[in-house]
Amino acid sequence: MDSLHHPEAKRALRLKLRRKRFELSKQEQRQAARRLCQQLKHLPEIQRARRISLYLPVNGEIDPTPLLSWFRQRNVDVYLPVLRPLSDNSLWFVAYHANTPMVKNRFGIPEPDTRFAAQRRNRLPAWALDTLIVPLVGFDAQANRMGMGGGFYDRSLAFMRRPGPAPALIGVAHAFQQVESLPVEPWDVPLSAVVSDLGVVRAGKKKS
Ligand SMILES: Nc1nc2c(c(=O)[nH]1)N(C=O)[C@@H](CNc1ccc(C(=O)N[C@@H](CCC(=O)O)C(=O)O)cc1)CN2
Ligand SMILES: Nc1ncnc2c1ncn2[C@@H]1O[C@H](COP(=O)(O)OP(=O)(O)OP(=O)(O)O)[C@@H](O)[C@H]1O
Repeated sequence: MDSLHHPEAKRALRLKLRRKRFELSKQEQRQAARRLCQQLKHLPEIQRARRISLYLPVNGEIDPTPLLSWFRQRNVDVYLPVLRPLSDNSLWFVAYHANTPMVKNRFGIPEPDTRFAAQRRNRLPAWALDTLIVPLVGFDAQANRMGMGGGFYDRSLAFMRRPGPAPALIGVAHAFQQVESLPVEPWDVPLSAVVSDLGVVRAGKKKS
């Protein structure tokens, strides 16, 4: 949809989708999270991952954290995105376990604190992850994505444009965050798939 290339239209759509997910009840959120995680557990990119990142949901984002206990049982190492200090909108991926000291970042999202995150042994470069679970604001049937608009994931994943290790990127969202079509921006790094509470959309596939 060409009109969505206009920043104003994109902003309006982002606000609309964010408001809609913010209005879900606790019960709707719980059900969506359960259904999402059921789908994720069957995905090859999740099943084979030994090092994976997810996010702690805020403001109605669909909740991937019911997977944490499943990952722990399987000895999967779990990482969280952390706003990289003194950088323009890029992320670190920092180990998340029972003893990780947490603080809220400037967006109110809990993340490992700076001292912990600053230690090299506690974090991984994004290319060393097997799979990233990426929060979305919107997506379409081709698995194109719209995020919060900060470009955090796109900047942190820019290495994927070059040859070398390439983690699987799994976007997640509520099913109602699917829209007819989204513009692909030059800096957009393509997802492998988007998983919602109601199903899986694969990149490079038309909806049948
Ligand atoms: N749960 C979660 N964690 C995440 C992300 C996410 O989308 N969800 N991110 C994915 O990138 C990164 C953080 N990116 C963010 C980008 C913009 C805003 C945001 O709320 N922007 C407000 C302005 C707030 C302000 O300036 O104080 C806005 O647009 O209204 C939040 C997070 C890393 N961690
Ligand atoms: N690799 C990059 N290098 C420099 N700037 C970038 C890069 N990727 C994205 N940006 C910038 O980030 C801004 C946000 O991009 P966009 O609106 O596509 O965010 P988004 O994909 O929705 O957000 P997010 O990646 O945080 O989920 C754009 O202005 C874009 O110019």
